[in-house]
Amino acid sequence: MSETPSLLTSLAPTAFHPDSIALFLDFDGTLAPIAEHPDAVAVPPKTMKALAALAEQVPLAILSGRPIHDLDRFLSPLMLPAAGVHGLERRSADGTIHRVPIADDALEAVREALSPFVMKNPGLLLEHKPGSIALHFRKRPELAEACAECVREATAAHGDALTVVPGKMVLDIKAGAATKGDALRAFMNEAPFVGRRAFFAGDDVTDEAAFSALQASDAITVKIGPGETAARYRCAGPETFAEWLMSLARTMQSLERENELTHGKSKGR
Ligand SMILES: O=P(O)(O)OC[C@H]1O[C@H](O[C@H]2O[C@H](CO)[C@@H](O)[C@H](O)[C@H]2O)[C@H](O)[C@@H](O)[C@@H]1O
Repeated sequence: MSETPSLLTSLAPTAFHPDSIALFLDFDGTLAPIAEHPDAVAVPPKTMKALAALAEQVPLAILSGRPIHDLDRFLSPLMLPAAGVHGLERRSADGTIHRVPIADDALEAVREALSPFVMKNPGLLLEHKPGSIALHFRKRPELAEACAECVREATAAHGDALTVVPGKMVLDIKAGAATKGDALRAFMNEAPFVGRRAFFAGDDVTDEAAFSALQASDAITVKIGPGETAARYRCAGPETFAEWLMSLARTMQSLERENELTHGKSKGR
């Protein structure tokens, strides 16, 4: 299998222009380094600075397995267009909220079935999200197979009502079948994203749906960290990616200044 080319050495930030690109960024493992507990994450100050600058220059949306309200909390004071819970909810650039309708009964039954297993095994964690439950085993990696078995049993009776999405030390049990790829396509049909070249960076299995959704286009897809991927480029980790975002923001700012000098005005996104 051929090696995925490096984002840093293959694509200089100068190759991007604010008038033609749309940025889509995953959250955990891409913007926020992985932490022991879902609540313990923090977006490094330089990443926040780069995001704030880029959001002024180009259409930018977050695509995450987290609920949008969590993203807003971790990215405060920024409130960006975002897709949460792997595509189940979406906030457009104009603030409109879109939710995929879901049946909560199956999810509730799974919650009840998983709770005793989690109580019996300290270190396991059930994260409750709108339309999804995530079973985390980062603190008990030796229980990975037992968790998978428990989730298989708990979801078996619910057929297509639920989808199990494996991630980094987590099994996300989600109502319905929406994906980040669906959310990305929806953004690309709306202002201010429509007609632009998509750039999407993500680190996890769930990001592969968006990488695949973009395969047929001229999109730039970037896998953050190691692992099999359908992405076209790779970046070593969130630290390196933050540096790259910062240099992209600087490039965009200097293009904007040039534009102001030439045309005497700012685009004022
Ligand atoms: O799509 P993402 O933005 O990458 O979100 C995927 C899941 O991220 C969170 O879990 C992951 O990050 C935690 C904090 O670093 C880590 O402890 C956990 O092991 C990871 O799986 C989040 O808690 C999930 O809800 C998201 O689905």
